[in-house]
Amino acid sequence: MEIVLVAPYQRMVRDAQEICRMYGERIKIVHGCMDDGVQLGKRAVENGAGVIISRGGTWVRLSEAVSAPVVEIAVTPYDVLRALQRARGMGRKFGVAGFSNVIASMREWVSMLNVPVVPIEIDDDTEQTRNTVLQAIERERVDCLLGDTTILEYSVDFGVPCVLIESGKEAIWEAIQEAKRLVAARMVERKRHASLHTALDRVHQGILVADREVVQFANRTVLQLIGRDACAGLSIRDCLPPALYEFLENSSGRDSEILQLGAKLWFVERYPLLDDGRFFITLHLVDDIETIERRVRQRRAGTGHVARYTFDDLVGQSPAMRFVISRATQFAQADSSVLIVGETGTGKEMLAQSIHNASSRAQGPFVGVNCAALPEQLLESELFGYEEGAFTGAKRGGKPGLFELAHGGTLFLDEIGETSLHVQQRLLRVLQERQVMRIGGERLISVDVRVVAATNQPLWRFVQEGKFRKDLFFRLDVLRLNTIPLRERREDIPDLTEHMLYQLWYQRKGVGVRPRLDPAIFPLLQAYDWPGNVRELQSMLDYLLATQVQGKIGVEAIEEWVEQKALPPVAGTVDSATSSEGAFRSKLEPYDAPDAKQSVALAQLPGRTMEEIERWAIEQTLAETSGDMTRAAQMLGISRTTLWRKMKQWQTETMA
Ligand SMILES: Nc1ncnc2c1ncn2[C@@H]1O[C@H](COP(=O)(O)OP(=O)(O)OP(=O)(O)O)[C@@H](O)[C@H]1O
Repeated sequence: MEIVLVAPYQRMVRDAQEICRMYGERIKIVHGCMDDGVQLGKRAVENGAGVIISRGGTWVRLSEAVSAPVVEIAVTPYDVLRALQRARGMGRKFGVAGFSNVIASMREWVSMLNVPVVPIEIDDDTEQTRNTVLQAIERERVDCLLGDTTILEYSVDFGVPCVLIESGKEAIWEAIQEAKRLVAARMVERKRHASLHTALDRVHQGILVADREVVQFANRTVLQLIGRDACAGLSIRDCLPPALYEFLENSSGRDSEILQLGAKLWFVERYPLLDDGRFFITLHLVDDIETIERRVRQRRAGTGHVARYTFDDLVGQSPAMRFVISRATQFAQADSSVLIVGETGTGKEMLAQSIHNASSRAQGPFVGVNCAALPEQLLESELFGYEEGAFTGAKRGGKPGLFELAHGGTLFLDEIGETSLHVQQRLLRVLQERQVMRIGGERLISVDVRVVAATNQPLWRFVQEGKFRKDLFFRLDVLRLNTIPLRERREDIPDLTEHMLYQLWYQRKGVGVRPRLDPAIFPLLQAYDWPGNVRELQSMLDYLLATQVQGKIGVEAIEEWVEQKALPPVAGTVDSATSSEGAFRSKLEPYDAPDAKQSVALAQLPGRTMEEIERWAIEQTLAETSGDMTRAAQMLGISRTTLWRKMKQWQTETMA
């Protein structure tokens, strides 16, 4: 930042140059008095000068004319004394004309001199100055005048000799030091300003400062929005989009509005800056706010609701499986509700997650809930959330429901057929209104959620029996996906077995030798009906992995699993040949027909229905695990939910 000294008289130019030489100061020195000096100063500032130095009337005019700070070379008592020295012999009574700052200090020391000196205070008005000086000359009988270049300019009019008060080198040096201090301060200020500007330019939000009519500052986001490189100094009416200008015109104080500006929606807020009519506005993209809101909702819930699976994770090359995947891929592109229907363990949740990950909501949350796993009231508060004090035990501050957490993403409602009519009614309302009201709350919260529901129940029969709301059924059953039981795609069993065995082994951190499967087991596995579908296959492999010792899984291992799993004979009614163990064995006859459905018939046990045997086995297993449902479900190769549902069904039957 350059310092420019505008010297009103030639001698000052020389003195300043000498100071610079002596002290190694690097400033620019120009000669210019009054209007000429002002022109030179203005040009210097335009060319980047940071501080100007000058003196007397030139200093006064420069201070008013340029935007940069102007340092004054103060007139010191020494300067006046030196001028008096030079004027000796030119008069008997001396008038010293100067601005108020010079005259005020002079009054204190002038009485100490034994020379008659009259201080004459002048101001910037030239005509006024002339009159003041002329009157003083006449009134005080002054016969010699001392002053700055302004006085010298009119010396002819005054009719007395005039002597210039020149500045001493100390005063010039002092002014240069002051100018340097100012430059340093301005540099710091400029840096601070630059980093502030950079920060304001880097934020995604738009920021604009204006007075009532003119823009003072706009950051990059605003400039991009209005398609300009700069807009400071322009009228807000001319450069802002009409909708934004209208909002500013009609608002005062603090105000906010959602506006369509260009192709996007913006949340605009207006704030007063000071009390002088200036204000600033901030503009947030509504899309960004929604993303942040989603993250906050997730953070509050303390869970990362993410879908792990994609279509690539689904194993199975059978035409049936390929058809399901291609349908699901199509459904992913739509945004309507999906209803996945299929037996337990057929990959319904995997499909739901894959649909989410292939949809436009992939960046949003995937929130899953098993409707059968929670009692009605708990499910209700999980789904819709609650406000503080909604019920005894409600958390302080309330809790957002899963609908809120799934905002912008997908909500997976597993076992939808298990929901009560009351929850169904609330679900329907949310799906219709796209708004949710927390339990005990009064405000409606907008939610943008895609629902994927799943069931292994005959949902339509439930509708006919009045157990499931028809209107909700049709809301959910927009895009229907039927999963295929394993027994209807037996050709997938080898691939699935290999894949899942490797996965399980890998999950156990690859402990021991990676087990190999004897291909001879596949026909056996394909002969079995797999009521628990892929999950049952998975738990068999889990068992085999835990028990295998030689690194190779063959027919004997499968037979051992069958024995472990086999149901004991039902006392008194079923002979050993037709025991359930026998039934499993009979089902494990090698499978070689390509059309599995025709070739494998369900083994029927005489005397007892499958359901009765199943119930007996479940009760036995539960007794064995002392009521531990998770372990019992694992041992039986069914999901915990299926186990829970069956128990609930029997309980209801018993009560009836
Ligand atoms: N095609 C498949 N490829 C690989 N793994 C699968 C496949 N289908 C299912 N699985 C696995 O089987 C298990 C059960 O799958 P999932 O939970 O998706 O079934 P579901 O139909 O939702 O079961 P439920 O009705 O009991 O909740 C999971 O561990 C899943 O990884």
